[in-house]
Amino acid sequence: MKTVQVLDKRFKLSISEEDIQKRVNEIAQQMNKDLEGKSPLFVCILNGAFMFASDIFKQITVENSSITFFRLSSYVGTKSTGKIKLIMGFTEDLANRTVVILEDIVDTGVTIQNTIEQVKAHKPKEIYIATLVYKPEACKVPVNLDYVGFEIPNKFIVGYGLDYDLMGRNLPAIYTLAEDE
Ligand SMILES: O=P(O)(O)OC[C@H]1O[C@H](OP(=O)(O)OP(=O)(O)O)[C@H](O)[C@@H]1O
Ligand code: HPA
Repeated sequence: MKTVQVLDKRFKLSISEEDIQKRVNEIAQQMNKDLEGKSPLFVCILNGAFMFASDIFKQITVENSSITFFRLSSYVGTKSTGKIKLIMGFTEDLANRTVVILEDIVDTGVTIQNTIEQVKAHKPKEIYIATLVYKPEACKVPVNLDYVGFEIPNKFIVGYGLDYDLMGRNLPAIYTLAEDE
């Protein structure tokens, strides 16, 4: 599918399912090397990162790997409200653990910054950050990303877990808002 309609907006294909899967595999293999012997705790940032986290975690072969979920929300439609709402916090003990944050997208960077602060408050041993998509032109905060799937321009996207007004998360590829929308 070269274009898709999600609610009132048209989106054009920008990253194919095949390219996403290839890149996700590369990141998982790199993580398997970097995290060996660290018994890592993966933290999936809900909702958007569920697909990325699932595809990554299936390929993790590091002994004693576990996963937990953290839920934040800040977007309404195609815009960040700039205010982060904590919907579901941690139940696991992160103290002295190697934590790997799994995000679908770092856009303004506000969500990842907030997540890092909250993880740090639990005194982990170290933090790795992985994002499938990064918008360098949009990012307003300094953030050290250890794994980046794709750097993309500052345009709104849907698919592979990312939504437009809750829709489009089920698309297996990533689509960009059409220029004329
Ligand atoms: O870098 P930022 O500008 O903060 O944007 C990134 C965040 O925005 C989206 O979450 P959203 O708040 O839309 O919640 P969702 O994951 O439930 O869709 C996305 O899943 C990231 O977590
Ligand atoms: O471009 C985006 N699309 C969907 N959700 C998002 N959350 C931050 N940026 C985006």
